[in-house]
This record gives sequence, structure tokens and C-alpha cells, in this order.
Amino acid sequence: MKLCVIGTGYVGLVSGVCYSHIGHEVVCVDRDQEKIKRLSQGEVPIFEPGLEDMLASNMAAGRLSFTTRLSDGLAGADAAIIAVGTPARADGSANLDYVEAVAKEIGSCITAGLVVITKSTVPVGTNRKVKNWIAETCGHEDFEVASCPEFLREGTAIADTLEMERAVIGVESVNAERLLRDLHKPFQTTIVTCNLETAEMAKYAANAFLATKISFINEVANVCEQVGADVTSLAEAIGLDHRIGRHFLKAGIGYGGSCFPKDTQAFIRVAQQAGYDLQIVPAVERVNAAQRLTVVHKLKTALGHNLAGKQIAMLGLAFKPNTDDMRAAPALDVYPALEREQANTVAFDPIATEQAKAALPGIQLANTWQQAVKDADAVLLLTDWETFKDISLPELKKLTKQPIVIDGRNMFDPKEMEMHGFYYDSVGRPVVDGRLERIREWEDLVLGVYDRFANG
Ligand SMILES: NC(=O)c1ccc[n+]([C@@H]2O[C@H](COP(=O)([O-])OP(=O)(O)OC[C@H]3O[C@@H](n4cnc5c(N)ncnc54)[C@H](O)[C@@H]3O)[C@@H](O)[C@H]2O)c1
Ligand SMILES: O=c1ccn([C@@H]2O[C@H](COP(=O)(O)OP(=O)(O)O[C@H]3O[C@H](CO)[C@@H](O)[C@H](O)[C@H]3O)[C@@H](O)[C@H]2O)c(=O)[nH]1
Repeated sequence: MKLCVIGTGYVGLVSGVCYSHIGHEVVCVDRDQEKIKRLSQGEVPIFEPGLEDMLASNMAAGRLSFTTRLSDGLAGADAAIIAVGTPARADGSANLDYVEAVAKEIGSCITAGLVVITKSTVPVGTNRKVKNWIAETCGHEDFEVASCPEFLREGTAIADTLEMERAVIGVESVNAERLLRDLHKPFQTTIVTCNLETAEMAKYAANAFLATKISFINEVANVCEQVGADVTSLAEAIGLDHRIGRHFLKAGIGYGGSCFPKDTQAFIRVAQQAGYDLQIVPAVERVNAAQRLTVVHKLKTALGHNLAGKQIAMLGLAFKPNTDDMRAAPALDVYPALEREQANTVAFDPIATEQAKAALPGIQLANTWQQAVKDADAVLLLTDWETFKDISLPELKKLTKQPIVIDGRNMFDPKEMEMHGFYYDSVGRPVVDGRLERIREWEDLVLGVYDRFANG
């Protein structure tokens, strides 16, 4: 099959590379000249594990190429796949300007019989708009539209594509259904065929449900803290029930990223426009907004309710590990909150350094975690990068001014932290104060010696 993928962001690029990997001839189009130049030289402009090697091998095999000219990409194509951004407008609704521009551009150079597939996350009714935008430009309807929402996650995008759990295809014709079934056959996945509206809604419903799970467990975590329960064991206990499922029950500082925050917002607007006021999703958002700042409260509790002049090491800036994406990352709320408290912050992220400089102007960045924690009054963990698991606790203790760790991702083992003499607060688990344990041990020792001495 000959495919033209439009937009070479996280979705378009990964999809294009994976389609070429399974044998299709793919031309990826982007209006960003710099991006296309780098891609044409085999350089991947985003951090996505495994993508660069896969891109290189498919380019070498002659199945994958890049261009800024849509007409070149569309020449002889069986399908055009729209994967441009749909960011949030100020009112939370999805901005369809990029989708509209692409649809009109397709209309200006369309060939008869083309199937135009929208992969971008779009509000209900958008695929019909795409059809109209194209038809208005080209003056005929000798083409078809289909909705094929994307469910990949950043950081595991290749596996999520090659081993996708399902494909949802919203179609209006047998021809479009056949093409999409053929396209997905090598993925050996379950295909749900439905109308355009259902496919569009399925994407918002999936993201809203996952976000709901996260806010739910975060609320449970907040109650756990009040009653001395441990949310990690609790999540395991409830997650083993298949009706609940163990995924997406990781308590922490709330969800971020380019999808959940914007898609929950857009879903609320979609429902409103349809005359329905969603009740659960706005609550999910409220919980998430508050959750992001819990670590700052925990920090204040640990440091005597005053952060002014305190040295805080922030470990992790990306919205989750294995990505350089800073979009709606919790750090974007936490860092300004620390600034407002007049704390001095030094941050370290293994990958998202350039993105952090752009997203958080003025932030002081370290080159290593050791540099970031040097002389810190407290360490704040915001992203659960694997590499942070390898941090040597004795080294951490030696480098910091005070052994205080606030873990927004429940990454460390409280027992170990206690054993190494840290004050350690995480999310939904009891606070441990190893410093006190050490003092108590010392007191016991002294009193024991005293008792023995006093009693002869
Ligand atoms: N990022 C994810 O993990 C993810 C997962 C599933 C779905 N989605 C959805 O997929 C869509 C794309 O997301 P993304 O994260 O890949 O976006 P992105 O911002 O990373 O990339 C979008 C790309 O489209 C290009 N573009 C914009 N207008 C164009 C035009 N007229 N012609 C050619 N190229 C154009 C931009 O230059 C950019 O490179 C969004 O709707 C998003 O909600 C994203
Ligand atoms: O138990 C969990 C799981 C995730 N998160 C957070 O939730 C956010 C989103 O994580 P994840 O879903 O792994 O990343 P995304 O790449 O944003 O992927 C989501 O958004 C994409 C864009 O729509 C969808 O395609 C994916 O299916 C959907 O998982 C991150 O901040 C995570 O730290 C938690 O706090 N607890």
C-alpha cells in the first residue's frame, strides 16, 4: 500500500515508521522544514526509544521518505493519514485549525479514490467536517473519509503500535473498511468497526476513563495518608480483581502529558455542545490539579513550613519517563510554586533538558543528579526515570545538606529510606523519619548504658 502520513510528531512519525516497517511505502509530510531536513538525514527530532534505528533501516530499504510538499506525498497514494496536532484552545475545546488546513490542502491536490484517515484526536463531527473541507476545495466527492484514532503512549510508542491491543476504525463505506482492515492485518489485532462518531468518541472516552482511574487512586491515596494505610499495597489488593485491573492505579503527582489534560477538557466541551454536562470528568480534573501540588505541601511540612532560601533539588521534569515531552508536565506547576515560596531550585532530567529550558525559562539545570542534589535541603522526585532507581542512598545522603526526600512517584522503598536515615514522604504511604529512628536508636543506646551503669 502507498501511504501519505501528514504530521511527523509523536504520532505521525511513529505510525509512518511502523507502517513502513510492515512493508508499506510511506511518505511522511510536515510543514516544518527543519524537521523534514533532519528526518531526511535519518535524525529523529523527538526522544522515542528505538525509533531512530527503525527509521534508518526503513529509509535504507527505500520504503520511507520525507517531504514538505503534500502533493508529492499524495501522488499515487492509496490513503492519506492526518496526524497533526489538535491542541486545546483557551476554552478547552480542541483547536482544529491544523486539521482544517491539512484537509483543504489535501483538497487542492487530491487524486480520485483516495481514503483520508484522521488519526489526530478530534471532537465528534470532525471527520464529517474534514469531508466537507476537502470537497469544498476540490469540488467533488470522489474520495472517502475514515476515523482511526491513535492509542499509543509516548515512550513505548513502537511496541504500542506493532503490538496494538485493538484498532478502532470509523467508516462509512465497505471500501474504506477494507483498506483499514488490510492496513492493520499485519498487527494481528482486534478491530472494532463502527461509525465515524463512535470512533471519535471512543478516543475521548478511553482517555477520560484512564484519567479517572488515576484521579481515583490519587484520592484514595490522600485518604490512606490520613488513616495510616499504604496505597501501593491497596492498589495491588484491588487491582487483582479483573473487573478493576491493576493498570493505571499508580498514585503520584497526577497525570500530565500532551493528551489526558487536553482530551479531558475537549471531552467536556464535546459533551456540552451536545447539551450534556459531564459530572465525573470535571471532578477528575479538579483532583488532578490539586494533586500536582501535594508534593509542595509535603516539602513545606518537612522543612518547617518555610521554603524561602531553601535549596531544593528537583529530579525529573518530563511528564513521565522515556520521553522528552514536557507538555502539561507536573513540573510546570511545581517549579513556579517553589519560585513563589522563594526556594532555590536546581533540577535534573536525563533527557528533557532542552524542552525544560524552553518550558521553564530561568530554571537552573544540573548535568547529573549528583550535581542537582549537592547541598540540597530536600530532594523532590517528580519523574520516575529508571535511572533514579539506581541512586545510591548513602551517596545521596552524603551529598545533600539534609536527608529529606519527597517522592512524588512512590519510587523508593520507605523501609530502605528509613534504614538509611532519611526523612521520606511519598504519596499515599506513611511518612518515615529515619533521622528520628537514628536518634531513638542512639537514645536507647545511651539510656541502656546509663541504666546498666546506674544499676551497677
Ligand atoms: N502524543 C501522543 O502520545 C498521542 C497519542 C495518541 C493521539 N495523539 C493525537 O495525535 C495528534 C498529533 O499529536 P502529536 O503529539 O504527534 O503532535 P505533535 O505536535 O508532536 O506533531 C504534530 C506535527 O504536525 C505538523 N503539522 C501541523 N500542521 C501541518 C500541516 N498543515 N501540514 C503538515 N504538517 C503539519 C507539525 O509541524 C508537527 O510536526 C493529536 O491530535 C494528539 O492528540 C497523540
Ligand atoms: O497509574 C498511572 C499511570 C499513568 N500516570 C500518569 O499519567 C500520565 C499519562 O501517562 P501515559 O498514559 O503512560 O502516557 P501518554 O503517552 O500520555 O498516553 C496516554 O495518552 C495518549 C494520547 O491520547 C493515548 O494514546 C494513550 O493511550 C494514553 O495512555 C503520565 O503523567 C503518568 O505519569 C499516573 O500518574 N499513574
